Amino acid sequence: MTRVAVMGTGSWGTTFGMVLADAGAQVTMWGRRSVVCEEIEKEHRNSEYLGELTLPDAVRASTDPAAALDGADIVVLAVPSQKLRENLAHWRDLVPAEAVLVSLMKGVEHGSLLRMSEVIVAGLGAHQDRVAVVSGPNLAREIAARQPTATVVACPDQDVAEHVAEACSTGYFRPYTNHDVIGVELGGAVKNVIGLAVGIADGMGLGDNSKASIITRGLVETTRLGVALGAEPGTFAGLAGMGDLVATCASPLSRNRTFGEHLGQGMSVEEVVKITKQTAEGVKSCGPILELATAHGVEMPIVQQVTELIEGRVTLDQMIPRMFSRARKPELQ
Ligand SMILES: NC(=O)C1=CN([C@@H]2O[C@H](COP(=O)(O)OP(=O)(O)OC[C@H]3O[C@@H](n4cnc5c(N)ncnc54)[C@H](O)[C@@H]3O)[C@@H](O)[C@H]2O)C=CC1
Ligand SMILES: O=C(CO)COP(=O)(O)O
Repeated sequence: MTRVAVMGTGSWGTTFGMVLADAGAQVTMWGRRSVVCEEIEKEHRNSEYLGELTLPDAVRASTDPAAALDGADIVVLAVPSQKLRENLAHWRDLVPAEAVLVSLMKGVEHGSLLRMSEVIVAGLGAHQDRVAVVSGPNLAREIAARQPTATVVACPDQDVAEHVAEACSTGYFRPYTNHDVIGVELGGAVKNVIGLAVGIADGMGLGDNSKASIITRGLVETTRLGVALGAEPGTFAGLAGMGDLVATCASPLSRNRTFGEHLGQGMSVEEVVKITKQTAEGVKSCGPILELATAHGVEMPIVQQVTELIEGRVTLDQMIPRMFSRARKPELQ
């Protein structure tokens, strides 16, 4: 039986643990807070993140990283992106040498501008062929209800991608494999920022034409950045690109879209942070993504306006006109 450690007991880590257990794995989750781990261990629930959902018996939990990582064939990383590196430093000596490392995270690190798989390679001293990424239209609450969805497992080594895909394949969770790690990771990280923009438009009372324009042009600028960084354009038309973007921008469950909606209704960033309990990665990753784009000479006008709003350099009233009154240009450029 495959043994999996899931590091992080938030909504996606716990839900993915359920998927792995449904697919036949023995799962031990690591969490920071004993109250959450004890509830998973004794009552098979994680009520703070997943309400009344009953987790399979094969999902266990511990606050001791050594207990979770001991003998793991697969190690899944599911903490907030900006907190990954400091956690890896504690786990480095406990991760089994042959284990496959899987990132569920959708962010770009402050300062280094590294994608999460790159942080894992650097933080654990692992070869990139051991690191896979899972990303797609995967709103945790829907998957927790075992509603069907598809996803992408990306790894440079296709045998590793296939191994991870097999480990998480169920009747409701359908993984496709891909070798384009850069494209799959950027699709997930940038869609959070586009989700913020769509939420802002929603909050301002703008309609579906405005939102469709932001979504479509958002995918164009995501693809532009991805191609400049070595990704394949086709990845952005797939599940980890358009698929995830559509799910996030359409769903009231999306934390990023909801965060943006509050901003669009006139709340300040600080006010929204106070009422947001879960991770809205786009808020922290928009700056690093814009820095990456600038470093590679890539124009990302939507990411730029969202970043400037979050960082207090433009007002809500200025933001949308700035997006829509830029110099005209051919669509296919
Ligand atoms: N929730 C979702 O629907 C999906 C989330 N993701 C991605 O998965 C990643 C994790 O997100 P969620 O589980 O949804 O977040 P969450 O906000 O539900 O949970 C975050 C977890 O990390 C823990 N945590 C917070 N600060 C920490 C620290 N300094 N060190 C260690 N642990 C810490 C929290 O206690 C919590 O257990 C994010 O990158 C997110 O973008 C990807 C797909 C779907
Ligand atoms: O990544 C997600 C769905 O695939 C979840 O989006 P949010 O983090 O905006 O909730």
